[in-house]
Amino acid sequence: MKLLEVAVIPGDGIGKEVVPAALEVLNAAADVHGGISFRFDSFPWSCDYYEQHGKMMPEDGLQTLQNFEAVFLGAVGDPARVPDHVSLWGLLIKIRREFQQVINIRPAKYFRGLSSPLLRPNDFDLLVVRENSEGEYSEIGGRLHKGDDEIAIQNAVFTRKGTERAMRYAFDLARKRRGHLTSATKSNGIVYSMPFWDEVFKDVHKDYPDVQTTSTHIDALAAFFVTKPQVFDVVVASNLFGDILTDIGAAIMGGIGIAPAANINLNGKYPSMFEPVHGSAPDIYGLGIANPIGQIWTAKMMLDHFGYLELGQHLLDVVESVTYDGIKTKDIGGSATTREVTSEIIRRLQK
Ligand SMILES: NC(=O)C1=CN([C@@H]2O[C@H](COP(=O)(O)OP(=O)(O)OC[C@H]3O[C@@H](n4cnc5c(N)ncnc54)[C@H](O)[C@@H]3O)[C@@H](O)[C@H]2O)C=CC1
Ligand SMILES: CC(=O)C(=O)O
Ligand SMILES: [K+]
Ligand SMILES: [Mn+2]
Repeated sequence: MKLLEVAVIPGDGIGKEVVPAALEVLNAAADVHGGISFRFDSFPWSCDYYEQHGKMMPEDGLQTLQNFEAVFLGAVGDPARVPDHVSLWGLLIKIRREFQQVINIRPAKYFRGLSSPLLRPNDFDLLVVRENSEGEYSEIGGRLHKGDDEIAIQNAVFTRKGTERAMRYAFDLARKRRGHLTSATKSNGIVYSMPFWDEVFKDVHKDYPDVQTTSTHIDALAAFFVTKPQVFDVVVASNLFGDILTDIGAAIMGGIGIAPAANINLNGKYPSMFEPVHGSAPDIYGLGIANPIGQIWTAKMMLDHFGYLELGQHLLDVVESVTYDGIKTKDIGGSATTREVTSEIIRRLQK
């Protein structure tokens, strides 16, 4: 029996509702598999924790997490109580950075049983590789003066190492999928970093002559995600572009509540972290109607990461069958609760 030790951080808002749902599903999946079991250690690090301790996690929080094989996280943020740049940078982005989770992979695909806002959604199945350690999300800059003369400067940082790393990861994935990679650029407007991004993309492509590529400006690309998502296989994007594109990817599936994500540590020195695309949804927290699918599909990505590809695929097929049969939460057109969707997924998984 293989024991998988996972650190769990439900975080804020609906993270506290969808994470327990996904853990139940993971336990059911482990039973179905027969050869694995999970040990979940839960940490209450969140905006509640911040109000009591003045920080989002204890000083030795990262050391604690380092002993686990993966981190399973819900969402961070409760903007009515703690400013987002304090809560996200104190927990979520801190873990991503310190654990060198330099890549964020976020799939989007046509999901049976969901009514996509696209009129006739073709059978799209794409995956965004988001650079997760630098780019537009960089702590370089500052604020100066007050009042009318106030200035804020925010620098975007693109290193050859970080850029190339994300691109190689994306080319490798494209090779394992349908052999096509799109690069999200904006070299017509952003004069230093994006021409550099394009150059690195061309350089790396030389090592992957079998992969077909396209470079598309982010504005047009955003529109194409809506008008013709079926043409995309793998898309590689900088930190901010990837963040925005993957909310669009979620929207064209039918809703942000189902979109999964994985923050990948490539060098094996630290655990990877699995957390869905959506945030803490304070507007629906406590109502019992949060869609658990994003978190459960994220659990499937964690199973893939552990090497249980078949079990992961089975879980996703089960989730899709439940959606297809109309057992859905309100955000995607149904009337079921978080509990009802979770129970039905577990029941079918056990069959
Ligand atoms: N990775 C993370 O932990 C992220 C955290 N956040 C944080 O979350 C808080 C809220 O941010 P928002 O911009 O409102 O984004 P959000 O993703 O929390 O919510 C956007 C909209 O989608 C809906 N929604 C999201 N997940 C859902 C689910 N599972 N089921 C049903 N409906 C769902 C919400 O009700 C809301 O109307 C902020 O503090 C923000 O910083 C936002 C995005 C990512
Ligand atoms: C913070 C955020 O929106 C994200 O990482 O997706
Ligand atoms: K999240
Ligand atoms: Mn986001």
